[in-house]
Amino acid sequence: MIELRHLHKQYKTKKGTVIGVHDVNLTIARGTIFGIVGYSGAGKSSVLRCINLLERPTSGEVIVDGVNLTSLAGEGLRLARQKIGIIFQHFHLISSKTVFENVAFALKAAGKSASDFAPRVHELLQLVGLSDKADHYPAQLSGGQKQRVGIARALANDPQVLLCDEATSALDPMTTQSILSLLREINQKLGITIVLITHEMDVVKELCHQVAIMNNGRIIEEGAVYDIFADPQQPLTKEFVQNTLEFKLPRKMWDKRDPNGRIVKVLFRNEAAEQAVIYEMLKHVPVKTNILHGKIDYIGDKPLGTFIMEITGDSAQLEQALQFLRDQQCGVEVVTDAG
Ligand SMILES: Nc1ncnc2c1ncn2[C@@H]1O[C@H](COP(=O)(O)OP(=O)(O)OP(=O)(O)O)[C@@H](O)[C@H]1O
Repeated sequence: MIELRHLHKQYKTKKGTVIGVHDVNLTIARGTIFGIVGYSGAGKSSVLRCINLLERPTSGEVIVDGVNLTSLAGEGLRLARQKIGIIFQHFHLISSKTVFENVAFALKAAGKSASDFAPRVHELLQLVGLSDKADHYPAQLSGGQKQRVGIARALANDPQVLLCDEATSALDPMTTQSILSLLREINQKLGITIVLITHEMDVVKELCHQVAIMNNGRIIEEGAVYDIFADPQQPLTKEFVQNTLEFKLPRKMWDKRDPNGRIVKVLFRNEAAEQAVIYEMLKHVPVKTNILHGKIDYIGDKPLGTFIMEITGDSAQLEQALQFLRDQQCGVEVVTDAG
């Protein structure tokens, strides 16, 4: 388990003091894949780097599996850090060393004897799917392959925690998917807790169990990924979620709307996403519906349906229809512009 208690990080610059992290409190359960999301400058990297004390917090505590890292220094801190692997957006491989040597480097740095290297390195390369690239140099690898080397290196010393600093931001969508799959496999197979920072809600949707949204050095909202997508509370969280789920109604469709109708965006959450809610509504309320757009996202393995439909009827019937949907725990938003 990772606990951040009243974490505060400030930087001294020529222009004065900059606050990177402000009183962040987080508990990350063992084995979780935890995402931290925010725009540039929100403080994500600062939090991540405080977890392994790459940055020492100005105040507050970082506790990993019961060990208060902030109270450690020297050899004690070095040993504790070995249990926290990290991968980076731009991989940070040593260009003059082969894939094998890059991974072996982490073992050497941890004081392992050279005779232990080879089997362990080959085991790691097999895990990340690079057994045939041991003698290649980083320049001979694709971005995805470089990140796989980064992952093998980060796992070399059997960490309990893997930190991912925008690990897929430099990769194309297909390669991103394959790296996310590998991270999921590592989490499931090895039980490693993964903390990742990203500005892409798609990555969170695809991989994470829990998520925290950061703004101006603070966590403004956190929770299970499904709940955050299904019912975001803060305006910034809504913005992040909408960027992923949003469908913009084409102007032409908006212009053709029925004057006696309402265009409504309905979010079908949990059980509602699997039931015939619209059919039931039409049985209860004499309105007409015309579906303009619909899709179901799977978050984890739970469905979240987003539908845009035109509901037509008199104003009492419309109210009744919307209330029926709300009673089914659907999110209901009357669309007032094509956007
Ligand atoms: N070494 C540093 N020196 C001075 N200020 C810093 C330093 N590192 C971060 N900051 C400042 O702290 C704040 C948070 O930065 P941080 O890099 O943690 O945010 P971020 O959300 O990770 O952004 P990005 O996605 O752009 O990396 C910003 O205002 C940034 O300018």
